[in-house]
Amino acid sequence: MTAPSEEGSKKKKEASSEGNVRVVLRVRPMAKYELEKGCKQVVFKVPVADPDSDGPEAVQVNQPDKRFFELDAVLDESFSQQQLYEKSGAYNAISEDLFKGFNCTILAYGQTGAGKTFSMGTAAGQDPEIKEMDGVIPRACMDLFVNIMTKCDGNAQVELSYLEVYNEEIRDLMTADSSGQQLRIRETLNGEIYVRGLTAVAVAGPAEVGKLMEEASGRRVVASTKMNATSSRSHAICVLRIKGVLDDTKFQSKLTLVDLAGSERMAKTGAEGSRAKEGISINKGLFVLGQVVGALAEQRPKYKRKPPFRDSKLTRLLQDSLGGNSRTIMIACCSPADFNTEETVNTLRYATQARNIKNSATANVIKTISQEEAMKLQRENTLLKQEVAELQETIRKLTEDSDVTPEEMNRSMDMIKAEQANHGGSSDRSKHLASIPSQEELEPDGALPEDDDVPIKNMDEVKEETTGNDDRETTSMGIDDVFSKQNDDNVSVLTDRDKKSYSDLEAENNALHLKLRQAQRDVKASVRDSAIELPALKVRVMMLEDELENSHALEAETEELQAELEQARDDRKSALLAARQLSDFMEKQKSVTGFRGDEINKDRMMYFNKRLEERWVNFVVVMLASFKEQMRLLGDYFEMVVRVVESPDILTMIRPTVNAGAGWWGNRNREKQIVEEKELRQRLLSEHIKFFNSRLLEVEDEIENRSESVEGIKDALSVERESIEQDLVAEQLFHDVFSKQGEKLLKHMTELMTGPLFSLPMVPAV
Ligand SMILES: Nc1ncnc2c1ncn2[C@@H]1O[C@H](COP(=O)(O)OP(=O)(O)OP(=O)(O)O)[C@@H](O)[C@H]1O
Repeated sequence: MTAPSEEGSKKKKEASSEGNVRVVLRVRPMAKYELEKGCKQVVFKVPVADPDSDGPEAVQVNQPDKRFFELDAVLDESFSQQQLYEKSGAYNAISEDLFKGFNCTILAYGQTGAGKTFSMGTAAGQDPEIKEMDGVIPRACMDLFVNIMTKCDGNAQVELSYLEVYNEEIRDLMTADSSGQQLRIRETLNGEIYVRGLTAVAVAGPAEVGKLMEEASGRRVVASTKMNATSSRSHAICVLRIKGVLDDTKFQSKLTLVDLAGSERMAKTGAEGSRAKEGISINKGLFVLGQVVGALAEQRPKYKRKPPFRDSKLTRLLQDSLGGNSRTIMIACCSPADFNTEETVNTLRYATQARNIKNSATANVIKTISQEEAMKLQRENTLLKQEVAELQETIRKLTEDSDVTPEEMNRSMDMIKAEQANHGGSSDRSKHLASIPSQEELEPDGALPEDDDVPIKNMDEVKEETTGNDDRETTSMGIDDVFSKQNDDNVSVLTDRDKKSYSDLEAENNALHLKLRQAQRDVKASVRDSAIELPALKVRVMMLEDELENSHALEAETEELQAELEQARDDRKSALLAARQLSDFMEKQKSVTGFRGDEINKDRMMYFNKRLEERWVNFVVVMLASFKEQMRLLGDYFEMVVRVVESPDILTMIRPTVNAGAGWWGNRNREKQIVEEKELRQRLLSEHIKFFNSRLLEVEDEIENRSESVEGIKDALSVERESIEQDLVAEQLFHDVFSKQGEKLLKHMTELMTGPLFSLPMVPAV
């Protein structure tokens, strides 16, 4: 094999481009059912300063809060189908990119009834004129053929395939009855996805495409739901493969047009029974598509994950359109009504995420070659053939000489893989070995199964691929025939053998390269297998020997341990016994002496005595207070007696005695005498009262003095009592701590005696 020349790689660089998926939003007018429901419009295009600029543009959704989304272009109902075709980038893709050898994908996404089929269109029919309402597909077909005529002078061939994914099954829409057909998804060595066994029909013009697509669209599963009278129940993928020559350069490209089934909510669409089942599988495909978009759009390296392309047929088929070798346009469709806000916001989230997906499209172009180049190719061809033959011989020898059975080989491989898995398998070599497929992993035809990451095609497939579909009944003229015809002119001076067409030679060389690669892999695998097998077996034997030795040693060790265990059990028993006795003794000591219990009792006695004294003093105080009260009462009483004595009633009482035996004069003297007596008596009484009062004051003073001294005694006693109380609390604390320490000590001693091996708690944890 020859390494690509510097110039070649430069060319290759020029012929590849990295770009993001272009996402445009199409907002359809209000639907009849939305108008009937009295829905409000909540989706509005944000006005742009320059409508001719190439985006980005924004849309605002007014419900529940105002939200803005940025897309490459926003087309509301005022935009026509032609404007959609142009602003989406479809026009450029068809008239420019395809002819430069770039694969292009245009896909419509959105809620059911959002206008995907309307935007994509189905087929132009056989009408040569494009009508106003025609969508992207008929316009693309028309432009494709117009450009073939104008750019390539008709020097290009187109093949049409059309399939639908319905209930996770691929159905060929180009044949009337595709039931029973096993259509499987495959991947070529350069990562291109194709469906094996899918019909591809050579088409010569838009009318032919229109007719075939019309028939094919009629085979699509469509049903009426609450939200769309003609709801597409499947994902439809239409592929147009183009091979042609433009300015001495052969190009080969693929236009993929996808009309996805609408994402739907069962409750809203009223789907039941088989409709509901369809809905589930539609949503599954779209759900995985969402995950793929999410994974591809993730820009934070920490969160990057492998896109789950293989989780649904739809995503597997779109693998090279999303993040692969394709220029991709996504038309996100939505309703303007508040009834569908949730779905619209979902579509917009999806769409804005998809804008982050980076595709790396490579132009599939080859410069047509000169006679000299053809000769060079032929020489390379011969060398390659020799190399392949040699390698095949090596393989034959390796397999014949080897007496290792395939089962043994597989077992050895499994072992190595398991070994690598156990040890992390981080070395390049181990990773490489782990990737070698086992015999069972290979399909009967030798190709890798669908789910394998590195697909290897068998030779038949390669041939089939490189020589086109000539054996298909439906192919009226193989694309490669045209290439052969065209290159005949270039190689006309070569010998008979050399007269082989360029495309044949190229195909043969490609096939040889692949064969060589396959053979090299086989040789490497055989050599590696033989090299791996012996060391693996040796390792296994050594491991078994080690295991045996280890098991003997283990046996002896177990016996020893058993004996030790018995001994330890005995020790534990006696330790437990001792600990229990010690514990009982300590408990007894505690209850008898209470640790410092005597002093505490003495203090307690003192305390109680003092409290008694205190109570007695209190009693005296109360008694004194009572005396005082008595004295006060006495005073009151005495005062009352005085008042009685002084009262005029007393005078009245003594008058009869004064009146007896007295005349007029006598009476006058008697009265005088009474007055004198009265004065005398009053004087005497007041003298007594004075004396009584002074005595009373003396007694009160005395009592007051005594009370004060009793209060003093009382205070002194309570101070003394408080200090005894504090002492008692401290004593108690000390006693508690001491007891706890004692218990801890006891526990520690128990543990020491019973040993750490049997640390059963003997005393409750403190
Ligand atoms: N831009 C538009 N202008 C006028 N009518 C439109 C527009 N978009 C959609 N419609 C109409 O809305 C209805 C639903 O559209 P369409 O069938 O394209 O939806 P869909 O997204 O393909 O739905 P489903 O996923 O259920 O197949 C059709 O009657 C269609 O004619």
